[in-house]
Amino acid sequence: MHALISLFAENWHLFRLYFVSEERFYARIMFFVLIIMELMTIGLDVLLTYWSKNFLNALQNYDQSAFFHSLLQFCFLAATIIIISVHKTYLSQTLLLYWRRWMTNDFLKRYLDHHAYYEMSFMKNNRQNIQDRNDNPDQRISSDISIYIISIFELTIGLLSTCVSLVCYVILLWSLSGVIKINFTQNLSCSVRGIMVWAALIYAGLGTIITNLIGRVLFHLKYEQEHCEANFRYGLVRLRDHAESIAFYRSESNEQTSLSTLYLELITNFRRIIHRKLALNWFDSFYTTTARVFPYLVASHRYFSKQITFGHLEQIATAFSSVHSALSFIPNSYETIVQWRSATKRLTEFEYTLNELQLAKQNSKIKFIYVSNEQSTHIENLTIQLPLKIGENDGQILIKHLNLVLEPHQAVLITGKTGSGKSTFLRTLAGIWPHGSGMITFPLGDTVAFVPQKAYCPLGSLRHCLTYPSISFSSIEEDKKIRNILNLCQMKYWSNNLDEVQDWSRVLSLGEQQKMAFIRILYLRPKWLFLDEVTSSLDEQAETYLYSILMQELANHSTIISIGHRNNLRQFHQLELVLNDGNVTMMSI
Ligand SMILES: Nc1ncnc2c1ncn2[C@@H]1O[C@H](COP(=O)(O)OP(=O)(O)OP(=O)(O)O)[C@@H](O)[C@H]1O
Repeated sequence: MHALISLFAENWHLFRLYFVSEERFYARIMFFVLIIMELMTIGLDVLLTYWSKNFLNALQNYDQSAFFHSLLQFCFLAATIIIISVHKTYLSQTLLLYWRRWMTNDFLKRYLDHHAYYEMSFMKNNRQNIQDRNDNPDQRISSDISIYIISIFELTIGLLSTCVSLVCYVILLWSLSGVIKINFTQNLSCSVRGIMVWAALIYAGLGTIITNLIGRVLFHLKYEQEHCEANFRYGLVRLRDHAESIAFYRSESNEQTSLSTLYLELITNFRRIIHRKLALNWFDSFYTTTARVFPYLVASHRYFSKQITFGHLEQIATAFSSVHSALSFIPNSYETIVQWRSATKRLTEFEYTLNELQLAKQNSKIKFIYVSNEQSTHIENLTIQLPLKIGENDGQILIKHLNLVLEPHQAVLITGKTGSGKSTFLRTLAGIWPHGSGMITFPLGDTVAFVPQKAYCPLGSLRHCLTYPSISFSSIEEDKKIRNILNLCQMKYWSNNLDEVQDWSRVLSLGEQQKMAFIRILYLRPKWLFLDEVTSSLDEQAETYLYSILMQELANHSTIISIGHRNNLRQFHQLELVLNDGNVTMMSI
């Protein structure tokens, strides 16, 4: 019971997101109109049962004028039904489209905000505790949102129309059922009103209970299936992304083994679903097939005793089947309910993780302050830790109580042995590492650029890659500027390919990608520049050349903080910051 209440609470939260958003006006109108159309459809269906009764009676009585009159009525009913049904489909698809667009944007925004996507990539995927899962956020955004919206829409409209049609048809069926007298002995008998309604209730009630008993395990299996599918897909994407490394290592058999393991999990779970569905289908086929003759069986006594006409019998059968299908809403929608529950769970977990990360960011003890009329960057009492492991109270310390002032136009080199925390120091200054404490004050309004060791090539043209994250459009001046910088960075041979679209991370060599990072810097000209081993793939000559160009162009404009291992970098910096077992020593070069 508790699980059911929390499922509905979670679902209500997800459902209302769109209907209280900035698009709520159109969303509510569309939803309201769809409900009206659904109600009209039910009303027309009830009218059709009366029409059908009159039509069949006209045939049975060889009454030609009543027959043509019925046909005329049918034309009017059919036209109304067609108009409503076509527009209902169009409107519901439009609503689903807008709903999905809004919800995808909303989740995407929260995923990208506060670097949640980055933090999430480090979070543990605890396989024992399903509640803690936050795997494959991409699938949750691309597929689960769509599944959720379609299934909740179908279920909400379906449930509403079920309730209304149940009331309409129960009234109709009750009035058609008449009174049946059951004789137990010669002296003992009883009259039962609405026998067809009771029969439908018992039939559908039993159907729902048995379907739920057989199918409830499907909820969990469906959730597992989504998880396995996403893991397998991610495994294939990794294979594509790391194709070159895998080819060099000739580790295809390793990859085959790990992909086969993922695929086996997927297949095993799918087999369980198939087996469970087999049992469910057995029962479902039996249940729906017998439902066709069941009303005739119950009402046949009155027909053969000539209490009702053939048209009347047919109307009873139609009303029974409508009451029965309304009461069988759960067994009939079982597949959709399974999808809805699984998608609700996956989206709720995702949202929970996003909120948790946002909260962690807000509660981080590393505070950032941006001050106007300030020239320097102040780092006060900064301690950087590793994230807490399970059972730990304090994370391992990388940097202890650092106080540092970075002056304008200074060039500082950060060194230290591997794993001493150099990159993590830059991550902290970039605001993407929340573990630790202290205060960092930046001058307000200054442009800041952090450049990672592995240059990122976005999808698109070479121009887009070279100017990322700025956006550049082709113009004579702009092209001249980019070509000049290409020339300066010894990449002139790419000058004529600015608008060529390629997967540039595969085309450019690692060294060229690092040169591309320099091109971006010279294009952007940031006031504060943090470089994390940005020349590690270049030979010493190229490294020295690029740093000399950087200093020539930016020494009087920017503060440059570099991480690097090679000695030839020392000549371009005035200060060295050495990280050693949590302590930081500063010396001039
Ligand atoms: N998300 C994380 N969770 C746990 N430990 C981490 C995480 N990121 C980094 N570390 C650990 O923090 C330590 C410092 O890493 P960092 O990348 O800052 O080292 P580095 O000094 O830049 O090393 P290198 O010179 O090899 O680039 C390493 O021991 C690393 O394993």
